[in-house]
Amino acid sequence: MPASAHPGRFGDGIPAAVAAPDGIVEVRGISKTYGGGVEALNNISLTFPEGALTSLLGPSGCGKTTLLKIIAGLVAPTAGEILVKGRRVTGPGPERSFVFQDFALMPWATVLRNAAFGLELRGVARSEREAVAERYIEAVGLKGFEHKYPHELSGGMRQRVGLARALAVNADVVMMDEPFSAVDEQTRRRFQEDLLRLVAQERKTFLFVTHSIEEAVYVSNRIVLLSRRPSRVQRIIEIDLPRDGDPDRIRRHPDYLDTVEDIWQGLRHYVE
Ligand SMILES: Nc1ncnc2c1ncn2[C@@H]1O[C@H](COP(=O)(O)OP(=O)(O)OP(=O)(O)O)[C@@H](O)[C@H]1O
Repeated sequence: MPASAHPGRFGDGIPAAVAAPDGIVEVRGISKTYGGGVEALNNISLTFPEGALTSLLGPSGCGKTTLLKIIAGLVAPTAGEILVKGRRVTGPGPERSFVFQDFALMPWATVLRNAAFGLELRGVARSEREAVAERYIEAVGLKGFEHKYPHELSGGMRQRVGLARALAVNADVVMMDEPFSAVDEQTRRRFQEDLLRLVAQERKTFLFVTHSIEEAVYVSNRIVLLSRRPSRVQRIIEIDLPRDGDPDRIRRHPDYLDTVEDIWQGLRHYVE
């Protein structure tokens, strides 16, 4: 059993409600049935702790993106409510930002303008918003590319612009929907390392959706495992790996390897 893994079995009656006293995002009894009768989520209750990175992991199509979009206020639930810092979510809000799978950049705008766009929408003066955007462009490793356009960048670089934009608005909660799915394995590993650094530096709450067990274990403080659709919370795993020092050490750490294997054993029956 990996260090700090909560005991639990897949497909059994683990309670869906998980309380954490320091939760910044509370998901209360969320269900979602799409028009046409697709039941994506069934009575999900969860608390996301402040300042941590929590990943949502589960079988393909189980509703991970749906849950993230409901928390973002982009999709309305059929039942239940979301509280962020104690306030009920009724739509998108300044305390939450979202990094989309497809980057969602404006092709006609430079990296600088794209990264500053969230602040532009909020009416922040140009010099101020560009100063903030420049800081985050540097933080995501794109210094020197401020005046390039999205089509001049690789997919990985475009993704970094999306991340810089999400960080620049200084939201408390940053949501990322499979942000690294479109890049090659080497770039992906590099991003994962950068993300760990950003999580440590920024002290924001990150909600992360991924398909990859390895990625979830590598970047997360906590993993929420969802069942097959209609999704319920099957298990919460706290990850406590030594995240300072050589990033490759994490991938060789016995707890990392045990946790990856443990999660795989639980999920494998969904794909067999
Ligand atoms: N707008 C929609 N209308 C109808 N059904 C939808 C809509 N969006 C998603 N669904 C369905 O809801 C279910 C959950 O979708 P969702 O994208 O949330 O899952 P996911 O776990 O993020 O998937 P994946 O792992 O493949 O990215 C799927 O069956 C999907 O086809």
